[in-house]
Amino acid sequence: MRKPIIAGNWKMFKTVGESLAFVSEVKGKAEAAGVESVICAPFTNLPALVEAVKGTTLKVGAQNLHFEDSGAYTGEISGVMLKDLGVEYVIIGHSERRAYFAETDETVNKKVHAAFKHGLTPIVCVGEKLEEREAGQTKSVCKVQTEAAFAGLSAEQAAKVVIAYEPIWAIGTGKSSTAADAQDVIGYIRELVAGLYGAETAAAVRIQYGGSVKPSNIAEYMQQPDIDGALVGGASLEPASYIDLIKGAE
Ligand SMILES: O=C(CO)COP(=O)(O)O
Repeated sequence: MRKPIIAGNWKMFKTVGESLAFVSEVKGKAEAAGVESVICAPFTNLPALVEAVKGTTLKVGAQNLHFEDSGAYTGEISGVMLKDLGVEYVIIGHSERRAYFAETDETVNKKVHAAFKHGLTPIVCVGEKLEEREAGQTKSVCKVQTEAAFAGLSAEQAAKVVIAYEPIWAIGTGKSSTAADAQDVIGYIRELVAGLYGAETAAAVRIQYGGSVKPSNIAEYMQQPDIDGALVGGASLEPASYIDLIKGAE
């Protein structure tokens, strides 16, 4: 059985103080039996968050990493550094990073390998733009991105990847994909993994939906057979909403 995973992607929001206030609000409340709850915060908040979530069921993730362990890469953070802090998850290849920071399928793949090298669980984002959707290219875009992200991974590693299917037109727009549409694409992504690694690995991989997920629609997604959780932006920022998302995923 796949354990559902709800991950908040805080993007470039919250100071250290705001992060700590959030944790003290949700502590003991953002818990649902059998649901993994993760907060992916800005780098600056990670040390304080890792400390603050000790003794709770909350887990902490970063939103990016560099694929090298160290080097002359001004402004970058490596997997070594994240592991050293006690971070457990890392978002890789979010569409905002692909669009604004020149992330490519190749760098995404290198980063996935770097995450595994340092014992971090990658949350790999894939998803189509509006014009690609309208051109009927949703599945072909997801195929290219998914297969590139998984290149060179062992079956054992592949089974641990969390994939987030985030149609770009649904991010921050309030226009969420219907649960049936999300299921259709996510079921297809699971078939792709089966094609690469076989049925057992495909059955183990967790695939989230992301894009305007809210407490009011989380249950519809969770009812779909292939959707194992959500990667949530805006609705993960407020304690009450985050708690409701976790409860709604149960
Ligand atoms: O990009 C997202 C999560 O990574 C989705 O953002 P919203 O939930 O704000 O649409």
